[in-house]
Amino acid sequence: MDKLVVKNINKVFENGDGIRDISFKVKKGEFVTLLGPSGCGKTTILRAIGGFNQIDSGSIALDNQEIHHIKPENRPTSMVFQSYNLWPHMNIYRNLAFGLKIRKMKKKDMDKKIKDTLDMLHIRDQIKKYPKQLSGGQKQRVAIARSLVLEPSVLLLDEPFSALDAKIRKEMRKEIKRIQLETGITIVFVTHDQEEAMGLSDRIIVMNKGTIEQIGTPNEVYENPSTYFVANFMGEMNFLQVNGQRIGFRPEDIVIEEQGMYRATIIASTLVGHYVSVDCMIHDEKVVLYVSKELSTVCQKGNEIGFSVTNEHVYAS
Ligand SMILES: Nc1ncnc2c1ncn2[C@@H]1O[C@H](COP(=O)(O)OP(=O)(O)OP(=O)(O)O)[C@@H](O)[C@H]1O
Repeated sequence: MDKLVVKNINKVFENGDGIRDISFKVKKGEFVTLLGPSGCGKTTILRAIGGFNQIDSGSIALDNQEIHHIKPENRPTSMVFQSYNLWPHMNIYRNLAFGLKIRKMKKKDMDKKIKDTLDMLHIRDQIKKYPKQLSGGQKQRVAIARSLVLEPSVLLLDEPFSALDAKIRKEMRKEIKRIQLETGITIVFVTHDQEEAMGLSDRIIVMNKGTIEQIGTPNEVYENPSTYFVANFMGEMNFLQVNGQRIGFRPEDIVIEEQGMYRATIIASTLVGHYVSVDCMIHDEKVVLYVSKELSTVCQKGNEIGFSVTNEHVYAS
């Protein structure tokens, strides 16, 4: 079942930046990520869904109801901002209670809901603290709890872990995935980190310069990048100019064989754990090949090797 349907939305700012003709659907319980470089329009889309950006044209529907005319506070969505946006003068309990009071929830029900949500995020012991007394990771947990407590129809997460250090960031990724599996909530997530997108998402929407380049599962986007931009953006990809076409292939999608399609001269070879990363030149173009450790003697600097490509992509050059 489609939970969220974004149809042909446009939002162009006065300076000409913005998003153009954006359409995608998100199923109930799905984790969908908007991925792309800085400035490609990810946040603009998320803010449009949350109601913080008025769209110029197109429509946004949740559960078959158009929502793009509704004020953000009345939409059944909740957004977690990059900067947390916690209320500094309220303790954690009151930060979470705020939205529930507006909904006139009874005190007893509200207490239970807040405690259960803080339990889920492992921060119930922080309930009386104020935001400034919390670490970055704890603040992020409170911000997520404050959204979850409202039981939104869709949870919107804008680069929620960008301010956290690498270790906490990894922890929070696991947490958000666990929470999603536990609650079955539908999530639209924004990141420019392809590893984060690959690890968390059911589907990824790859964006570039205000438009969508490709929508697919992490595997589809990685194995079959449909445009040169996606091929270049997602993971490591070699490109060669062959007969006026641009051929792309991943360093791992090769076999070393004497009679292979390509001949290359090795310029460097580095053991990386269980495989060897081999830098080669094919005429004046550099490519990187990953080969198994057993072949390291063949793949020495200065040697000439033959190889074939097992998964090749062709793009217009
Ligand atoms: N209120 C605004 N007024 C003018 N231009 C804006 C406004 N908001 C965003 N933009 C521009 O629109 C483009 C898309 O911005 P957006 O914040 O959506 O990108 P993003 O992909 O989320 O980037 P980042 O990863 O850096 O947050 C950018 O060029 C940005 O400068």
